Amino acid sequence: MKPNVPLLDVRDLVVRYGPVTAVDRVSFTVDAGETLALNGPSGCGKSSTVTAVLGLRRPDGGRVRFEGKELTSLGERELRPLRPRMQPVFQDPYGSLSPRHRVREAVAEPLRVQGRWDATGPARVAGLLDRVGLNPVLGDRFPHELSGGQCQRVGIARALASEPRLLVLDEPVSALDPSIRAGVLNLLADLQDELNLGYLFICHDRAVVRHFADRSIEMRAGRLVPAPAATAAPA
Ligand SMILES: Nc1ncnc2c1ncn2[C@@H]1O[C@H](COP(=O)(O)OP(=O)(O)OP(=O)(O)O)[C@@H](O)[C@H]1O
Repeated sequence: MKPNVPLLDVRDLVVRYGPVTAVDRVSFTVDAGETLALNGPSGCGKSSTVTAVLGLRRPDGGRVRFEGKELTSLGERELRPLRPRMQPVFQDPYGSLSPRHRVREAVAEPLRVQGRWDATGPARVAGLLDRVGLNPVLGDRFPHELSGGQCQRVGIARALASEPRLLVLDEPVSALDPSIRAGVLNLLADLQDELNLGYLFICHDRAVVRHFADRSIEMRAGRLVPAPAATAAPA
């Protein structure tokens, strides 16, 4: 990637559902090593923005550039190698893991799907669990045998297995007990420092945003509005 090219560059993004314009010309950037918070009330268009950013839905207008490549102009075959590099971490730690798969299988799955599973796989899975602060013996457990915080760490380990550059963190601590939120946020901060990851951080808790994000933008009814506690203007 050329220097000075943002990791993620979203410009004039439009997402419509029939007559409903859920995202209306939204623009922002996320650099490597940076956390941009996107907040706003329920229904303002955050999930629709995320879906378009992750390439899961073709936008109705505007463009999404990732590592300098315009996703909106790529076909599914060209998108496939890029997808692992932008990984979501969802709000519901249990819902984002299959209840029928042991933790170790959940973390191994991206390696298998991407054709990167080999004799080193088990050690890599153990290393990923260790990296997110989980004892690798927990790899034998099923998600329902873990706490919410442990489960969210598994979700993060699974995302890291794809060696991403960008994590789309969709309310990653909102469903967790307040006493364990700080631990997960600290883990995310450490991983960002270590791996120079860019974070698009969806969050409605202003205190968390102030503490965790480098910049924040706010959406209302599909549009970016000046955020009361804004630290920067949208790109
Ligand atoms: N599949 C869909 N079909 C029709 N309308 C939709 C669809 N998905 C979202 N919408 C509408 O688009 C708008 C934005 O929804 P979106 O889910 O993106 O907002 P959100 O900020 O993520 O909300 P929440 O925080 O509740 O998830 C809302 O008016 C919603 O009703």
